[in-house]
Amino acid sequence: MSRLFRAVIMGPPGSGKGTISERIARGFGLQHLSSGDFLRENIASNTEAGVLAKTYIEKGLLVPDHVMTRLLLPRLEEMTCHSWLLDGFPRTLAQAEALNSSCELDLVISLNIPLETLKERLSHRWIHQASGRVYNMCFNPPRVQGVDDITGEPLIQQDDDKPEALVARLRHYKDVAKPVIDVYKAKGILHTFSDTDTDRIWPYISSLLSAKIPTDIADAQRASTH
Ligand SMILES: Nc1ncnc2c1ncn2[C@@H]1O[C@H](COP(=O)(O)OP(=O)(O)OP(=O)(O)O)[C@@H](O)[C@H]1O
Ligand SMILES: Nc1nc2c(ncn2[C@@H]2O[C@H](COP(=O)(O)O)[C@@H](O)[C@H]2O)c(=O)[nH]1
Repeated sequence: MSRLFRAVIMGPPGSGKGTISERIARGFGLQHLSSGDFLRENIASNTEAGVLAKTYIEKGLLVPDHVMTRLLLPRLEEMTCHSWLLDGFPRTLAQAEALNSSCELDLVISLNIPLETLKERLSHRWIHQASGRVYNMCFNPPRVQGVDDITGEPLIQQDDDKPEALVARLRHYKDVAKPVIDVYKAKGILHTFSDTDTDRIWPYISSLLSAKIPTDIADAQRASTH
């Protein structure tokens, strides 16, 4: 069995994490594991962790580290046959230390996007809450305004995507993400990308992954996803 490739993508709200994660999953066959999607699944299934997580998410707070690690690490340890890209975890140093004690990462992508760009993007972000599918009226609009392409259900805008909430979210992101970024920089696996346009960043990320993901792993992943 070929070795697995394990990567993480980090970035502030609206940085394009979800957008780029989907392109990486499609282009390189990595399993896209979104902590937000995983939490939404647990909330929808009314699990004990989901009920607890919901009380934090509704207040715009991060879910406690021990809840996140207890939820995610067993899921990652089960993935012995598929390379993956983790999106939205780790967000704190405690989460990074728990992840690092559980598995070795090959690469961390960090998106460093200007505040004004984040504000602009989030002001046009619409979400299908049940699936986590993300749209943007300027960048990737739904086929029919206001409804999800797959289910036809209404789209919503998150309260904490509003400009007045973003500055606080961004400050908190920078505070908790900096020690995580420092850990991966020290490990020599951090790659940072800065631009105002995801389509301009994507070719560089794609080239990096083409260089970093061994051909046998990429071929095996693509074969297993088709
Ligand atoms: N690793 C994590 N640790 C703690 N809380 C988390 C984590 N991942 C997600 N959450 C909680 O779940 C919520 C939804 O996560 P999700 O990534 O979908 O949204 P988000 O962080 O607002 O995304 P974006 O960065 O695109 O705005 C977060 O706002 C946060 O409250
Ligand atoms: N106008 C642009 N919007 C973009 C770009 N890349 C992503 N997006 C949209 O912004 C939000 C945040 O992205 P996410 O992947 O972090 O959720 C979302 O609505 C995307 O559709 C871009 O280059 N220009």
